[in-house]
Amino acid sequence: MLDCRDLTFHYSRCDPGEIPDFCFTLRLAPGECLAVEGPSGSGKSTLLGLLAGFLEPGGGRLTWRGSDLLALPPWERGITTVFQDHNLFDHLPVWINVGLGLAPDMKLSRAQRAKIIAGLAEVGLEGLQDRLPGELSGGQRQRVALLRALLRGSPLLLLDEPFTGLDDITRQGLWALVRRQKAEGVAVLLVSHDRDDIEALAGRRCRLAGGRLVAEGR
Ligand SMILES: Nc1ncnc2c1ncn2[C@@H]1O[C@H](COP(=O)(O)OP(=O)(O)OP(=O)(O)O)[C@@H](O)[C@H]1O
Repeated sequence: MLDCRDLTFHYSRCDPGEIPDFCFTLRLAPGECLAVEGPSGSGKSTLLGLLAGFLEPGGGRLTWRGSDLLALPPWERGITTVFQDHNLFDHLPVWINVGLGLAPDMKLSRAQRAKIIAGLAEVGLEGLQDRLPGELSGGQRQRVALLRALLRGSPLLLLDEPFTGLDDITRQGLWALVRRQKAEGVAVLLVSHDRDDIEALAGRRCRLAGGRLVAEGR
């Protein structure tokens, strides 16, 4: 279980009252998907940054299966985040970008290479393994980033609007991949405004308001 309790954060360079002091509480079980909604500026990226370890909270608790995550740097938290800007390495071809999810030192076994090629086919990018990210469409880059994250096999996946702008067929294919992760016990936090994505994947929903997470109906 991911247990985030009263995790507080304040952007120090803001005037008092300009934006709320954030205080996040949520629980997320293995195999569960929780959707987080909220208007622009409500704190969705702040929440993801705190969970992933890119921002340091003022106080509160964050544990995964009882272990304190706040004591760990981002790369030791077992959390993979798919950001809106995809975070791909522009000078590296698609297959290496994906391979970095499997082996950060890029010492890939034959089986891992086969997994990358199969994964690319699964997300509709068959034959594009040697292209550079700059030679792909926005939606194709998005799929590379998502595939890299899914292959990493982290127990916790944070997805920031991962399916925006994709056509329905592609989206449904990616939903299937995320569902498979859930079935394997991965806990997924999905930031999305899209009703269809939420309906397809999330068992619970919550909304950001006034710097807090408010539970919503299914
Ligand atoms: N580095 C920063 N310094 C000061 N204020 C910041 C900083 N980053 C974000 N903010 C402010 O904190 C609030 C929450 O920002 P955040 O990026 O978490 O919102 P969001 O819900 O992810 O928005 P969007 O949907 O537009 O990406 C906003 O009012 C924003 O202006």
